[in-house]
Amino acid sequence: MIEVEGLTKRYGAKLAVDRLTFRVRPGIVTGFLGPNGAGKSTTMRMMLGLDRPTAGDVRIDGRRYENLQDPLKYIGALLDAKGVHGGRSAFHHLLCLAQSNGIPKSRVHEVLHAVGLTAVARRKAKGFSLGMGQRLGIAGALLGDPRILMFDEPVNGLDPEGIHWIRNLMKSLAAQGRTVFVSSHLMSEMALTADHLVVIGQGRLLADTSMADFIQHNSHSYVRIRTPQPERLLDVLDEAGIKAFRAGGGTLEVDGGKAERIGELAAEHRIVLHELSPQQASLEEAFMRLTAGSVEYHAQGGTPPTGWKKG
Ligand SMILES: Nc1ncnc2c1ncn2[C@@H]1O[C@H](COP(=O)(O)OP(=O)(O)OP(=O)(O)O)[C@@H](O)[C@H]1O
Repeated sequence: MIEVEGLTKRYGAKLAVDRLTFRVRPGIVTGFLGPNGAGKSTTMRMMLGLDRPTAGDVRIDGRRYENLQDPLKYIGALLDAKGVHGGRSAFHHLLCLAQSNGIPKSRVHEVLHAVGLTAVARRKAKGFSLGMGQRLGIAGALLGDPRILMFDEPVNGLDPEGIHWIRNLMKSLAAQGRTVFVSSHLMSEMALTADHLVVIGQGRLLADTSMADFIQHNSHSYVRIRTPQPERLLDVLDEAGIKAFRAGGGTLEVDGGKAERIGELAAEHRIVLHELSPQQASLEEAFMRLTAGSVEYHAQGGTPPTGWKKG
């Protein structure tokens, strides 16, 4: 369990983290979401004792990070996959970490195997691809067999196979009863991995909710219809008590999952349909609405940003 209480970080005039209070519970994957610059990395750095809070407190299983003996055995983290000495081999990098944390050498072999790096364990880390670097960073996080794991944007830049692997790894770590806290700026990614969401924007807490609740409240389903006889269909639907809206481009939309009923009514009245498709509003859109007021850097131009990358 991680408990964050009134956590605040100020860099000069910039309030990077603003009185955050939330808990990260064991046995589930908790997604930590927010646009670029929201304060996710700063929060994680404070959780790990790498940055000193301006105010507030973080407790790891009831204790401050600096009071943990052999902290790698309590909490493992992947913050920056490039934070590895490039001249060292994967094996030596992990061995150094293990030796300075009272972890046996046998564990190095175990984690190399777990992340699939055994075959390249003696190669220098500077020759590693991005995906291999992420795997090595994750091996370091797993080294102390900690009950709590923290990953900052672990899928950034990975190929689909790597993304799939990390997703499954996080889920299996949570299924073992561990606390798993993972940051991302992509809702679509979190929707596939996280059971719980903590959303921040400009350092402030915007939502602390289960994934299921977030989906239920934000992913509304509707049916899209295209027909060369929209007036007739509107009349028929109206008679049947089904409310339809014109959605532009010659399409109609009906809230909810009534596709079968609409198809039956159209057939009964011999109305031609060119499209009858159930649709789901995207969670990414809901997430962008939630954080709209707190995006630090908007894309230039007339249309709203499609992603949250700076510049
Ligand atoms: N050392 C620092 N000095 C000054 N400002 C900083 C420092 N570190 C972070 N910031 C600022 O604090 C804010 C939060 O940054 P942070 O990196 O924590 O956000 P983030 O949510 O992790 O974003 P990203 O997804 O882009 O990494 C940003 O406005 C950033 O510019």
